[in-house]
Amino acid sequence: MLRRAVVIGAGLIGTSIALALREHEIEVALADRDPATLRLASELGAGTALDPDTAGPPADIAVIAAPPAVVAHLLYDAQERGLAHVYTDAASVKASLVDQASQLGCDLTTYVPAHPMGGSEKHGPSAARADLFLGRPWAVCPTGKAKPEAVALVMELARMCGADPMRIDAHTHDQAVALVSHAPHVAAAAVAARLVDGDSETLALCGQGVRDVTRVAGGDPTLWTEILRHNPLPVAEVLEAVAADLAGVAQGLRAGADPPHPDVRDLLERGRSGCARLPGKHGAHRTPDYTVVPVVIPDEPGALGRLFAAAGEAECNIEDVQIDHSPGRPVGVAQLSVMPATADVLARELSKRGWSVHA
Ligand SMILES: NC(=O)c1ccc[n+]([C@@H]2O[C@H](COP(=O)([O-])OP(=O)(O)OC[C@H]3O[C@@H](n4cnc5c(N)ncnc54)[C@H](O)[C@@H]3O)[C@@H](O)[C@H]2O)c1
Ligand SMILES: O=C(O)C(=O)C[C@]1(C(=O)O)C=C[C@@H](O)C=C1
Repeated sequence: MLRRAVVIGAGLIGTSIALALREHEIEVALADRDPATLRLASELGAGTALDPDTAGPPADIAVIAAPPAVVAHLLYDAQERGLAHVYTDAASVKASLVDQASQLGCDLTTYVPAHPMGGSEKHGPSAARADLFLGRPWAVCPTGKAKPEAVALVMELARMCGADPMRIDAHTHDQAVALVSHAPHVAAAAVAARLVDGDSETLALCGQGVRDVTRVAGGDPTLWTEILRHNPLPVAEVLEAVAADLAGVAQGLRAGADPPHPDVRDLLERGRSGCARLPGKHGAHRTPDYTVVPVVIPDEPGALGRLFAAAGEAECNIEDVQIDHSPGRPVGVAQLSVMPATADVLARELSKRGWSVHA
């Protein structure tokens, strides 16, 4: 049974885990080296600050959600202090952390390394959300020494966060995430880095495609350098294959043949096949939970405030908002994300009040 948890590292992932646990009324104590982060996470309802002097009896589980470089040290400290009966972490790499924990003399019987496959390009508690892991895989990578009840508790933690726990060994995990997370991140950064040279007129032309391909490149370079440092060879192998594919297409295009060299179409065909292999289930829960209601707004002070006030009068809660600007035009489009049952009411009520709704 999971009743009390400690979360060490109250950033995006730690606070999201804590918020998900709070929804199950689990008591959560939070720790972070940054007092402002800790205060914000507490104010968001993720839990109360762990009192270093009166930690009380051990919690059922301690989750270390700090950057990979400090995970093993934090684990060692937490075990020394007897903070919990079971320990897990959330780091994006596993094998090197297990080695480090073992070298430091951590107790591997109560430590179950893990990695939730939900996240974002943002960081810190302000970007945290209780549903961050909904429908996502959660890799659980016990060593041979882990107690079965410790493994079972980490599986339960993942389920409580709405994720699907997936048992996998640490090395296999690192190979897998090189392909499905780490190399894609570097590839996105490589595409996004080209934009640094684009002038503002060029960038004004960007549509959704480039935003989709580059979203994750907005991630924290310090965190990602650490992740890559802990998984160098598997990532390098995937990147070399990507680079070879890109070089093949560039050469095919330079040859100037009409139709282009078959390598060009071949990569596009393989890319499409790769896309089709992505499991639809994982991650598919989050966005469709909301219906997007697009509303045209004038690009002037107070317009967004008036729109929100109108939604409030209609008693419709806006879950999220994104604003698309039309470059050089005095209007934009506010994409209001609402619960599906609310969308029709919101569209009707906003239209009645004179807003141009494009549902
Ligand atoms: N960002 C993602 O999408 C994502 C997804 C899954 C897993 N992860 C992993 O989760 C972990 C946390 O990432 P994040 O995105 O939440 O980063 P974050 O920067 O939002 O949060 C990390 C937090 O750890 C704290 N911290 C750092 N050193 C500490 C220490 N010595 N003691 C206590 N607190 C300390 C920081 O102050 C910060 O608040 C990383 O290991 C990362 O690999 C990230
Ligand atoms: O940005 C997102 O949507 C993510 O889920 C981020 C993502 C990923 O590549 O899938 C990034 C790193 C993590 O270790 C886990 C998740």
